[in-house]
Amino acid sequence: MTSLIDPTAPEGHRSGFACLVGRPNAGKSTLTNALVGEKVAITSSKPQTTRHTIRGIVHRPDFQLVLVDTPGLHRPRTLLGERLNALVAETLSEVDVVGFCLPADEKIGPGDRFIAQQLAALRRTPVVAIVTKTDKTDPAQVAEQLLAVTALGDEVLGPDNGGRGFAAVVPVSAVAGRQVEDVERVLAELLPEGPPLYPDGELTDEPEVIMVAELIREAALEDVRDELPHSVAVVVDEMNAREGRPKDRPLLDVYANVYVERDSQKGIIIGKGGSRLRQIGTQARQGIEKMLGTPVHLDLRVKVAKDWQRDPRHLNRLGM
Ligand SMILES: Nc1nc2c(ncn2[C@@H]2O[C@H](COP(=O)(O)OP(=O)(O)OP(=O)(O)O)[C@@H](O)[C@H]2O)c(=O)[nH]1
Repeated sequence: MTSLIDPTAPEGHRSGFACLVGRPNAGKSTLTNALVGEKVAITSSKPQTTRHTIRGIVHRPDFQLVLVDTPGLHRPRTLLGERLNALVAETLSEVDVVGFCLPADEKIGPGDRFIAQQLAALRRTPVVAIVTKTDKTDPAQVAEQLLAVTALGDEVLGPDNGGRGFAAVVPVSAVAGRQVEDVERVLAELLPEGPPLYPDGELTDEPEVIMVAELIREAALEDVRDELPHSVAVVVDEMNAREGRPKDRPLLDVYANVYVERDSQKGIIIGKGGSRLRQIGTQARQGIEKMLGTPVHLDLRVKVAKDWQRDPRHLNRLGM
């Protein structure tokens, strides 16, 4: 990725891209938010919310860290899974440092090992292991996890795999706000020297429409994710300021389609007499209003796109 030359950047200034990886629910989005200090990536209590690469920027006097949040890295099961993993691989090859998130309160499993093996193939990019959610367990278990994670790094990223192990192993609790600055500093130290890549104050370069679509998708999946694991996609068709409104009372019209794979799923989204869809609309609208700081009229339609997960034409239309 190219940088803008800023002759005013202080000497020793560092800048670059970092990417947080880890299995679903490892705490990547929450940590991104804690680092960036504003709700940029969308979190949820259920796995695999993040489908788009969302960047947040940590800007300090001596460094600029651009965070790229990736979807959960997992073994491909469907075409969608393969695309997600290809997206992850592409992102990883372009960053300066990778943060590998592993929850403190869960034993290292095959999923973590699988990701570690993918990271071993990166060779040149340093990998920092981040032990997340330390508030969920006691210090002894955190210490044990730090040792286990270090051992995993030495084994998988050891002499036979590029021979570097993890560049560092850091504990953090994004929720309790503990050691977030340590993570920030460790990642920043591994960035190359260079001027800021983005102007000051710019927190995310994710287009607003994608963030709006994510908010709607998050609302649509609330409480039904087990029933509709990967079957919901949202496309925003139009987003326009309503004409003829007084200056002090603007209104943003948002037209969006919620795509599901089957009629039965359409029923789940719409609910009895449309009750769930109304609820989704209200929750999403409030989220969008909060994010954009303007009143919103949200028009939601539910449509069936048969087997969209497996059909490349649909995936392309949905921007996947
Ligand atoms: N107690 C505690 N919970 C956390 C912490 N970080 C994340 N969580 C919770 O863990 C769950 C998953 O967090 P996310 O940040 O969405 O995880 P993710 O890795 O981005 O998940 P995917 O998008 O599915 O890949 C959410 O319910 C979070 O609230 C933490 O530091 N402490």
